[in-house]
Amino acid sequence: MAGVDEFALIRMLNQSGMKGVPGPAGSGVSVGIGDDAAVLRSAGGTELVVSCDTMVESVHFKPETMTYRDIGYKAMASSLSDLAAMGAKPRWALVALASSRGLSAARLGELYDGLYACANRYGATIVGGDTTSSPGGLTVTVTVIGEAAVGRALLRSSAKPGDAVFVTGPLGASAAGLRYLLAQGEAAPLLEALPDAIRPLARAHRMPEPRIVAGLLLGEARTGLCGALNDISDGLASEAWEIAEASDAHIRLFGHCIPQLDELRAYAAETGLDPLDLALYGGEDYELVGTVRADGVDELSGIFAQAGLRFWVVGEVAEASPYGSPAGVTFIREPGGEPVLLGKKGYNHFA
Ligand SMILES: Nc1ncnc2c1ncn2[C@@H]1O[C@H](COP(=O)(O)OP(=O)(O)OP(=O)(O)O)[C@@H](O)[C@H]1O
Ligand SMILES: Cc1ncc(C[n+]2csc(CCOP(=O)(O)O)c2C)c(N)n1
Ligand SMILES: [Mg+2]
Ligand SMILES: [Mg+2]
Ligand SMILES: [Mg+2]
Repeated sequence: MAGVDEFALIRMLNQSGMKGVPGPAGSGVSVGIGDDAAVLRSAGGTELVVSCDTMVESVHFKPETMTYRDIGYKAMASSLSDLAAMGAKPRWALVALASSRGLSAARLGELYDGLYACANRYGATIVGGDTTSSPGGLTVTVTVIGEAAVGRALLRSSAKPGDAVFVTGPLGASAAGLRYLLAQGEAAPLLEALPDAIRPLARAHRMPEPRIVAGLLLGEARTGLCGALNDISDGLASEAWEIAEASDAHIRLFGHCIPQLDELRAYAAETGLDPLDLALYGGEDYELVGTVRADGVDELSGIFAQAGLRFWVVGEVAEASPYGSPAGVTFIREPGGEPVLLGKKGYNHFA
């Protein structure tokens, strides 16, 4: 690292300094960054909800697709998205960084700007991490810790026959943004410099927003209103299969109900891509997919509307599978169309 050693770097990157002191009131931090570990206070009546996700250079990002600020923002957002998918409230985060020696402190500063922007936006305090050198590219792992009322975390395994299946936002835009940016083959320009028709696609890829408020509303709604919940990192097909298998249920998805941005439809038409393919198999949308009791759809719409949010019903949990085995996902492209067994595919690191 040109001009800065490991310890100076940690000091530079961390807003709270290196004193291991308590965090601001309400942050629950008894000992923050600067000691051997953080010491945290959780609220009474809650359970801790913990998850981590990793972003690896060349796998999750390239210079053509993301700025360093984007990498930081998305690393935090994709980890927080798993808390949203549990209906949990974000509290704390830890950041593990493996950086090639050639990467400047300024670039890592940009990465941290993105990490802090996202963490601050969703109420997570960064309380520690780890910093190492890497012989290859950059790797960022964000561990997040949230809270949910005891017994109220939302699971993949709670879908029931008769439930409606919903998503919290348009799908496929991130995959389209990725394709556009890779095809340009230049260092990722700032979002503002991109054509209007492309900016929402690139933003969806580079700065996804974890659906924290939606997850909290679902977690706090009356018991049983929300069934299963998952977030969409690997594509709707893969996440719906995860719910179906965990719940031992059969899900039917309706292609024409899947929300998609106009900009995605236009980009797909221009490039010969199938926008539904991008929604089903592209991934990195970080919207939520879940199930709601069929007689609770209006109630949930009201709860969402009060928070300025909405959701889209994209399917149902069937009473019985047409394929014998109960767990699975079928897909109907158009109203009245033939149901087909949906491929259990999406982004898979080792396929
Ligand atoms: N190397 C590992 N060791 C132990 N548990 C793991 C490991 N990798 C994943 N898991 C666990 O497996 C489960 C599924 O993890 P997975 O990463 O597939 O889910 P996800 O984070 O929602 O998806 P994605 O990583 O695609 O965003 C989680 O409970 C996770 O903690
Ligand atoms: C340069 C580049 N090539 C391909 C992709 C696509 N991609 C990578 S990981 C992933 C799934 C989510 O990750 P994980 O399962 O690890 O949470 C997807 C869709 C990308 N983002 N950048
Ligand atoms: Mg994961
Ligand atoms: Mg997930
Ligand atoms: Mg994955």
